Amino acid sequence: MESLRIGCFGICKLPSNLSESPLNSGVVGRPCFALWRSRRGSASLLLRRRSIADNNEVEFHSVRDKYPTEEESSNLEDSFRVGLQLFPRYGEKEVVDSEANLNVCEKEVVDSNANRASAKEEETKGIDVEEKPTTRVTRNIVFVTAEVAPYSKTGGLGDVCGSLPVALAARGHRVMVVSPRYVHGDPSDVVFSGALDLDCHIKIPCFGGLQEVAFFHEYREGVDWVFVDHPSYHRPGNPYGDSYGAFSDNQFRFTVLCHAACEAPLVLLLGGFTYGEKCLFLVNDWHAGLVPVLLAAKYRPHGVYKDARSIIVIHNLAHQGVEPAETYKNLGLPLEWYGALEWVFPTWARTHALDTGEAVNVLKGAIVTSDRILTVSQGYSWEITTVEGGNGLNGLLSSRKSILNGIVNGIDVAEWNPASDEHIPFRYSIDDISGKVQCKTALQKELGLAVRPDCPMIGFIGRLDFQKGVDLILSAIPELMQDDIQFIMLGSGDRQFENWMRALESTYKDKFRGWVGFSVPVSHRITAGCDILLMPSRFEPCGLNQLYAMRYGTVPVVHCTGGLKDTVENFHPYAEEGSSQGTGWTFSPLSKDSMLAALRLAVGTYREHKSSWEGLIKSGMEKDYTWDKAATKYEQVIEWAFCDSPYVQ
Ligand SMILES: Nc1ncnc2c1ncn2[C@@H]1O[C@H](COP(=O)(O)OP(=O)(O)O[C@H]2O[C@H](CO)[C@@H](O)[C@H](O)[C@H]2O)[C@@H](O)[C@H]1O
Repeated sequence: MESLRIGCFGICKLPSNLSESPLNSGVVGRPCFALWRSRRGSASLLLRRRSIADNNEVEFHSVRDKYPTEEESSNLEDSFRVGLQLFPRYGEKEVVDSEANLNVCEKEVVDSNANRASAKEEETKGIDVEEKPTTRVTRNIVFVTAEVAPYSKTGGLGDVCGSLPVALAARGHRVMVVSPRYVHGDPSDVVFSGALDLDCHIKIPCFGGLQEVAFFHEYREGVDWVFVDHPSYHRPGNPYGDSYGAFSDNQFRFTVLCHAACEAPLVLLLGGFTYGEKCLFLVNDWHAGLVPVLLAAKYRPHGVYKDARSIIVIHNLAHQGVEPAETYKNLGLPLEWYGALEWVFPTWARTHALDTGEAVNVLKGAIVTSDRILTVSQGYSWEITTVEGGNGLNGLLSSRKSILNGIVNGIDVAEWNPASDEHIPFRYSIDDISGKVQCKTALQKELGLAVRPDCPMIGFIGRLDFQKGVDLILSAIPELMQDDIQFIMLGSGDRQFENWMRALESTYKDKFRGWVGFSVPVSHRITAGCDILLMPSRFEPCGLNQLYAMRYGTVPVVHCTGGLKDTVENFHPYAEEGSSQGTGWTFSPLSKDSMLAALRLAVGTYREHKSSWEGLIKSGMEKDYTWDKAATKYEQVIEWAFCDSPYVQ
């Protein structure tokens, strides 16, 4: 390691092989190291002083253009330390024989590093920790996310960030979730009524000024739910856009979120104590992707967060937070860190001859600065290292393959429980499934379809997006409508797909319903009432609807990709009595014909092989979808993050 004074009181340790480091690899052209050195002399510096005793007030002092002396530096470092050590440290409380277990953990890390040749094998071996379900070490964990159920949800990210923290807190960790406080000025704002103003205002230096944010807080189910309040989160629409499309200031809104999330563990007194510096940031998707970059570029050079670690969790690689290169200066990062976010589009993706393709890519920044990388299934963790699934980041992700793992999501089994679900008209369970057919006939009545308990009913729920293969469904509908089936789609998103759904409904009045909108109760009723759930996703990092479906005795028919492949076992009609006969159908390739063939096989089995169908339903309902299993694996990865020194120091 080479130590560099980077024009301030912080020493930044750089890997000696920096020129080959992922900071400058991938499609990035300009070497970061050169940039670093050339801009060293002109780098300006933001001095911060923090006083926790002083009512948590955080003061931001002026930008300095001369470097502090050695003495100033050490005084400043001391002032950070004194402030933060006023409170007992929470983390690292050993619950059971931690020393022995950490040795095991270190050994596993060595094992996994030694086996880089076979990533898949390594991942399976690496996180197969089912035999050690107890928590070894409690940690301070900080989730950063753009959405979190039930406060804000547009899809699976909200579900995961609403339930995984609860599972980790139940295992003894101290868990905080930081997300924006989206206020719409309508009755839906009631979801935030339990979150109270902490009376802690800070000013965030970005976008050419100081952005003042406040923090709201609710303690529920063992988790500190922290909401960042800023006027840019107060508008109608969902977290990312409204009926006119995506908000044009999303880069600003999520930059503010990331800065605020980095300050939260230092400045918020929750239950009398701050979380402090020794915490683990679990940052979700590009919206939170600046957090690991800020830790490395803004905090560690000043001696703060040296003991923290970060894990980027990729729920969807298709969205990377790419904006024009000129916007870099707005992000509140030192200029010399440009290389971490630098992104150059390949020639074919440029719009005109003078387009240099230069951009900043926030997710790329997270990938090159996080201590570990996680995706939401093992299948997807491999797919993103391939040209087909890597969205241009495959080279970079492959270079960090040894710290890349996949953990299949769990589900909130209390919310998604057919035996107690308040959104469905009849309850049922694996022991008495009779309520399912009653849910089906109730749904047929609700939708104005013929009430026919014996008619196979196929459902689709999801964002109307290219990812979800909605175009494939719509192109197959005319053929499918020739069969004796009923089909219901619930979704919102792409305007064109919404209009197609409406048009199909008027063409096939007696068989097809297209429900345009976002409704959690309706999604529960469709999941319970349908016999088959169709998911022809082009790619699917994990997928939650197939898990909900199986828990509700609804048989999934899915494209064999990513998390769908990992979670749906293909039906095996000739399985021996008692052996696994599968939980649904996986089809491949992704084409209208193979999708129709799988659907027709499913419908044929439903009609003609009742006992096989019952077996399918039961094996789906029997599976363990609880978060606890996944939380154990998260713990393992978190321990690995702390076994190594920070990736960027
Ligand atoms: N119109 C509507 N009305 C009501 N509810 C609706 C709805 N449209 C979608 N939903 C709900 O939103 C969630 C969608 O979850 P998914 O995992 O299928 O997808 P998403 O692509 O958003 O998430 C990304 O992140 C998750 C979490 O990691 C990954 O599982 C996934 O593969 C990845 O693409 C489900 O709870 C679903 O019921």
